[in-house]
Amino acid sequence: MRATMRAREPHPAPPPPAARGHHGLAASFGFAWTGLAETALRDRNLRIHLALGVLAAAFAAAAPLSPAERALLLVLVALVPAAEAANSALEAAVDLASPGRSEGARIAKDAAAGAVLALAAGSVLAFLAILPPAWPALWARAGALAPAAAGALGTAAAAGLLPGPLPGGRGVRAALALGGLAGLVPLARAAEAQAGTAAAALLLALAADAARRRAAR
Ligand SMILES: Nc1ncnc2c1ncn2[C@@H]1O[C@H](COP(=O)(O)OP(=O)(O)OP(=O)(O)O)[C@@H](O)[C@H]1O
Repeated sequence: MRATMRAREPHPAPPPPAARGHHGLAASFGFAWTGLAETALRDRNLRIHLALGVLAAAFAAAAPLSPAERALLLVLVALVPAAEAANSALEAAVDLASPGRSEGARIAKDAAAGAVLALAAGSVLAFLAILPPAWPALWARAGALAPAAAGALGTAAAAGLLPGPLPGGRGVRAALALGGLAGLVPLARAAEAQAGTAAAALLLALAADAARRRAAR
């Protein structure tokens, strides 16, 4: 593979020095946020993770869990999109280094996809380990938690659909974003830990920003 890569076109020259390295922390944060939002635009898998992440964050917010269980769920809610973004970065780097089809490109891409799969599978197992002990208390409060559950479903649908190709233009996206935002209200009211609500809100904000970027294209 090395011999193949040496024979290919060199990478494009980096931007001139004035455009690099002369920005503050806020700008660096902006570049990172842009990377996540643009990945959500391109990558259907990340959009699925955004929707599932909202549901997991809502569970972490409203279910009777220990602080350690909530923390584990919220870390996983962040880690899965992080792994998907890293996978997307690796795919882009491989396509840049090896534009045609090659066995090396396949191995690299499949290994990175496998890393995301392993993390997603571990997240599901962690959820399955945490759910049964919490279930009786959740079931006992089913009536009180129903609005939060409905709100979380609406927010999850908005987070998953907003960055993707949608029929209907800006009006549909705005309605979906407002519906997703409204879904956070009953969740915040029912939440035992607002960190979970904040995580759901962040995922929705990322999806809404991705939708804004798609509309501006
Ligand atoms: N440049 C390439 N050379 C050889 N095989 C490749 C190359 N790019 C992708 N593949 C392989 O083709 C298959 C499909 O890859 P592709 O990226 O289209 O879909 P995917 O793995 O489902 O990812 P995604 O859902 O992110 O698009 C995978 O086995 C992948 O490793």
